[in-house]
Amino acid sequence: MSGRRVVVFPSVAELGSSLAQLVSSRAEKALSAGGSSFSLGLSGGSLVSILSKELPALGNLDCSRWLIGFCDERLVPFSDPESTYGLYKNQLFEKINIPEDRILAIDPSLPVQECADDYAGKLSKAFSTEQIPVFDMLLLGMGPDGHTCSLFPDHPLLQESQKTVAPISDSPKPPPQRVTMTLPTVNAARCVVFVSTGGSKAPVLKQVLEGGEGPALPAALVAPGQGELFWLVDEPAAASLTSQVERPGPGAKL
Ligand SMILES: O=C1O[C@H](COP(=O)(O)O)[C@@H](O)[C@H](O)[C@H]1O
Repeated sequence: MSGRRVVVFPSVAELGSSLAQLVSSRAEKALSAGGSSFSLGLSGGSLVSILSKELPALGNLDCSRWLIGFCDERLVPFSDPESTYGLYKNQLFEKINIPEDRILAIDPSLPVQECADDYAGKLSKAFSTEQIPVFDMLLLGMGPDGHTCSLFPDHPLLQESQKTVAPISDSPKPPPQRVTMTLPTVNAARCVVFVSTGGSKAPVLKQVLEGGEGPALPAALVAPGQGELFWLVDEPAAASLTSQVERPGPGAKL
């Protein structure tokens, strides 16, 4: 890991705008380095509205060579308000020029185990590898219990070391059936960005970033071996932190 950066913003709006610039800059980097695509893994929850507002606001974004995956997904029809793909489709994908065949989504008609295998197969094909797919960038959220993707505290999936994607049928946060990237896949990425906002996240953010009693929470197990790790947080979420953080001035590039 090339060092963790914890960056605190005065507001969600400023955080969102910097996040969009960071995504755009890593896309440019991936594509100008001779790559044929920029692979981006999306999470659900609060990230959906932030990205859906801030990415189109960049104005001149060319997403025609982006490849979109999902860090986790809830096993519900795309028309269900809990479907992460469904939300992005309605709020973001219609506003940017991302070709539909470059969006790797689950097949929600399948039973959960088959759905995970099918999604793992899609990643494998898109990345032309039977090994772990290496995403250029993954965007992650963190729940107030410290979960990230659909990797929950004390769950056996935290020990998964072989599969790239796994099913979960007993998610403590509804809906219970989901499909998730595993820790080896998350930690193989070139750049991982957590986004955490709001005062309800302050205690868990402190525990994840500064340590606490008991086993490490899922979000604390994210440490990309070769990649960058960013934590973009707002002031309320950062309220309990005592470790060193960055507070960039307006418009500063990350
Ligand atoms: O259930 C989920 O929750 C996490 C965290 O969401 P947030 O709203 O607290 O940011 C999210 O990252 C994940 O994709 C989702 O399935």
